[in-house]
Amino acid sequence: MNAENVIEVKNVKKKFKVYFDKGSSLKEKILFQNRNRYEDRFVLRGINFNVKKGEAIGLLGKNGCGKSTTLKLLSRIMYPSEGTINIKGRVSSLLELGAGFHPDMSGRENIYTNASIFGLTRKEIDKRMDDIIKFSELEEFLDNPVRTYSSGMYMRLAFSVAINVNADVLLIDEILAVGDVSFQTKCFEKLKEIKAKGTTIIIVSHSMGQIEQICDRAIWIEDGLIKEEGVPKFVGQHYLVEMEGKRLEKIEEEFQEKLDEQNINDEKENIMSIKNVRNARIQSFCSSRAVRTGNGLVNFINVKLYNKEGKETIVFKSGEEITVKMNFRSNLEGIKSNFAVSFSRDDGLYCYGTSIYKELDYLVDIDKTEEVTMRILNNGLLQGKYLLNVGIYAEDDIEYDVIWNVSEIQIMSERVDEYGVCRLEHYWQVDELKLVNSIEVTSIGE
Ligand SMILES: Nc1ncnc2c1ncn2[C@@H]1O[C@H](COP(=O)(O)OP(=O)(O)OP(=O)(O)O)[C@@H](O)[C@H]1O
Repeated sequence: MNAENVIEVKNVKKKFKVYFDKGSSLKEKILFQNRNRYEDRFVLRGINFNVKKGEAIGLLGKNGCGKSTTLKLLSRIMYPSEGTINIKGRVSSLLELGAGFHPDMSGRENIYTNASIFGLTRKEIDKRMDDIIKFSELEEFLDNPVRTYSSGMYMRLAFSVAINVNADVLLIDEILAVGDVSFQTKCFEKLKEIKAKGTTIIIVSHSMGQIEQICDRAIWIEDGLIKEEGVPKFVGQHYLVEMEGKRLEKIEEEFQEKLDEQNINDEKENIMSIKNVRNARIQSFCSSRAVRTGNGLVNFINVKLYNKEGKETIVFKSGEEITVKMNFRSNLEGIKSNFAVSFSRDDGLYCYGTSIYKELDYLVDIDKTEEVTMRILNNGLLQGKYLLNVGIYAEDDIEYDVIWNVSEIQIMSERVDEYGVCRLEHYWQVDELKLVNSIEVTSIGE
């Protein structure tokens, strides 16, 4: 083992046996008793990392990627299927809430059993008892059985023991989340303190804030392998961007499925009367949050969004082109109308709005027009969820048809260095001071 390392994880793989269903009723169990089939599922597929003394490492990754399994392997609750793990010194851990506690024993008795699991003798525990109790702030509950404790109280007790056993390596799994705000802050301060004293810490957390606060390095696990390792702020940003990308991919998939369904329904409707088609379509293109007002003399019959490639979608990149196509029908002849389009953020903040009349002093002759299109060449919206609003108005501003929230759109961005609602096109300029005087002074001195 390299002298400066406290932990060395080499090509560690971990597989679990996953049994196929044997049936739940007695009949099924008898019928399928030979069905003792299982498959080996690799949760970790070969991970390698080293940790130096006093380093704090944050493990991150989506649910089920193998973070807790890694901690359990480090704490020797389980063993790798392949590969090796070497750890120097005493390991203390806070893995599952209440693990290592006996529910019928008092808090005080549990301190003895729990601390002895971490290798302390009774004498050593007696010496630290006051510190453990003081840190947990559970003085008045200490002689009650721990089954009467809340999850936060469990955590207080477990944390107080784990940090008072003079461990060289401390492993913490997503447990600090159940503490109240003041105790969480106290725990973080304590972690920083014991880290400064040279304890090595490995922490699993879904809170990037927690990882950035105390970790020197983050390790992102995906599909049982290390995807990225490095400065917590950057690894965290890449991880969050990828998670958001996956969420939006799913939204886009669901939208396309809904579109296919809608097309099938539209085909069926084509054999119905034209009036019915109109009524059905009026409802189907609006989001579930749509709010519609107006006298209905002219009505939208479809509002669709397209990307630059001409694909109908609701997911766009920040800065990408967005095309809004509006179809309508009039119940009267000879009507001229104004068309308005606007965007609000999901929380209701109005972002941008305009109309063809205000911008071009032009009214659309409804009898002669089939479709009105607005092309946004460069949407300046930052990452987030936005709502599209559309309206058809008479020349005197009377509302024919106004639909707020007609579509919900998602804007995605890989940039994490901008804040607010929209991008303001800009550039930076830095003019350096001309240090003429100081040069002159130097030359006089010479
Ligand atoms: N004893 C076990 N037997 C079978 N499968 C297991 C066992 N322990 C864990 N797994 C599986 O291993 C995978 C990784 O689990 P693990 O608890 O390490 O994930 P995690 O990254 O900590 O997830 P989370 O963020 O949800 O806590 C999961 O698919 C889980 O179902």
